[in-house]
Amino acid sequence: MNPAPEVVVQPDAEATAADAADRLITALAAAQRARGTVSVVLTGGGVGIAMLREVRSSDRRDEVDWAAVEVFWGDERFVPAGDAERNDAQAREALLDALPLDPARVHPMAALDAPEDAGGGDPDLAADAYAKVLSSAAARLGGDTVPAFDVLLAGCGPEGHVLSVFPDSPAVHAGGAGVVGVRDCPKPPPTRVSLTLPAARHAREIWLVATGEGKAEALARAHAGASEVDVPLAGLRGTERTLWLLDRGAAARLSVAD
Ligand SMILES: O=C1O[C@H](COP(=O)(O)O)[C@@H](O)[C@H](O)[C@H]1O
Repeated sequence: MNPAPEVVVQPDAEATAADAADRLITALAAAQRARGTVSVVLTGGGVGIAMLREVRSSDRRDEVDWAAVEVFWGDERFVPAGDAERNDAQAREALLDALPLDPARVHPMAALDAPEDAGGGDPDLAADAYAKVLSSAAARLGGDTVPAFDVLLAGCGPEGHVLSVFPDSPAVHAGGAGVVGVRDCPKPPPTRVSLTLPAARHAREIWLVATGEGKAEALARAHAGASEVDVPLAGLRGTERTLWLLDRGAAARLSVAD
């Protein structure tokens, strides 16, 4: 079993985003010293995007050689390219457009209006296309069909979803380390593409970043041993480290809360 979560609690959402950003710069710079090219899986969501803004404004930003960072997404809203709902559009606006990234190393999931042979029009096609992206990245970065990502960032919902894997949904029951199309998602937009939990578990480090009392119950249930079918965030554990970066509200029902 991958390691249980280490929990870090900050006073509020702003401090959580700033702490996560600082840790991300430290982790990517250290991984680059060890391995050269490194990989990060981004998340959407309020605090996930706030954290990227904090990286953008950090005076430590240039400690990372951004041209040697491979960027992936853990899930995506299946809407047209550039739509403000897309996790990649939000990430580009918050951070990526300000970095000297190598465009060939930035790997968004297909958009609804992409050509069909690139995964457009159907979330299952988009999932298949992303599985191929992951498989070819695994050959470069280490791993079999999914890379051993250096850091996978995730948010969570009040019902315990992570990525676009919702409780007792087809995505949480999907076997194997793959990518799935998600339909009838309870949180809008309803059509999405997501890594499965087994795929995410290929990451060396998984950081769950969550703020607000609305997330407290799901986090407490996961911490107390709920199944990943009931509370998907319980199934998100990295091979080397699992870190929960929370504010006081999100940690309110954990015994570790200060
Ligand atoms: O829909 C999504 O929501 C979660 C969490 O969002 P939040 O705004 O409640 O923090 C996010 O992690 C996921 O990537 C996204 O697609």
